[in-house]
Amino acid sequence: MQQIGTGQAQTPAVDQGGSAAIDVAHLVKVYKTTRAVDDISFRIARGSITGLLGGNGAGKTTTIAMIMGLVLPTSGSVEVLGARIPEQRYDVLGRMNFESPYVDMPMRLTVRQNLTIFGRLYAVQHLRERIDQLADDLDLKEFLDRSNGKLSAGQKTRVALAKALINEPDLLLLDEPTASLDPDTADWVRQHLETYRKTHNATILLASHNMLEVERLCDRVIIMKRGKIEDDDSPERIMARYNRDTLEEVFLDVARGRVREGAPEGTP
Ligand SMILES: Nc1ncnc2c1ncn2[C@@H]1O[C@H](COP(=O)(O)OP(=O)(O)OP(=O)(O)O)[C@@H](O)[C@H]1O
Repeated sequence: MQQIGTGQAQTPAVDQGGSAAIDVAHLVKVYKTTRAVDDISFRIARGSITGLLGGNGAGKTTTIAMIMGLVLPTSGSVEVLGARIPEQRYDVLGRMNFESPYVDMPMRLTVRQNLTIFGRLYAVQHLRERIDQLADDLDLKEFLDRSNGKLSAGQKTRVALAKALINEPDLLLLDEPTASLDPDTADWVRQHLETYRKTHNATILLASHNMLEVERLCDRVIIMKRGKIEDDDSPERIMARYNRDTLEEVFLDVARGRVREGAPEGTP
């Protein structure tokens, strides 16, 4: 019988060395008595898509917030696109962006007004054209002049994605990018992200509870549990290691602390 899960991550599957898009070392965040993030380390290669998985309260959002410089680590270090975070974050903020369906944009402003404000914050050149292009790409045209408060949850998610892409970021951090989307629109958004990654050689880190999404989209999966990294590898290798056909089954194994027999010999 073999203990599944590898404890702290070994050499990341996809990072081929060189300058990483994200380099996190011994990162810790303690909120009063909660160790939300407990000594995690990983490097994410440029141009890759990585999924951050874990149950509720595993530490995904806190990790992303520290990568963005919005939450200060208790200890450890974060580097993004070669800049130390938070000290040098202003050197790279213009090359990053973030999306979360749980962070609302001003409700009374129209979609176009919201995108204009964010575009100006990022000093986007030819902003009107950029907004038109995003409206085309993400199918926002019919509600571009409607206030954000009058959109459906799925429409808001698409607008949030347009906001995240407004500055054509090199690094995109996404928290549940397809939450509230119907399966067809969710699939279409995933294709859009994949195309964006290819055309811009962008790096994407996404927290998701949608295992199929992570399986389809990600080159690499980092599984967190109680603030620690439980596993870190390509989806295929993780599924093989747990002797499972889907990431959903792996997720349940990790969440329930199951031990399985038959994992391939020599796997960590
Ligand atoms: N501002 C805060 N103050 C105190 N505790 C916090 C704070 N933010 C998060 N936590 C705690 O830190 C832990 C990790 O939370 P976090 O939001 O990072 O998890 P998560 O993996 O993103 O969860 P979910 O999937 O539910 O969004 C949880 O126990 C949470 O209650």
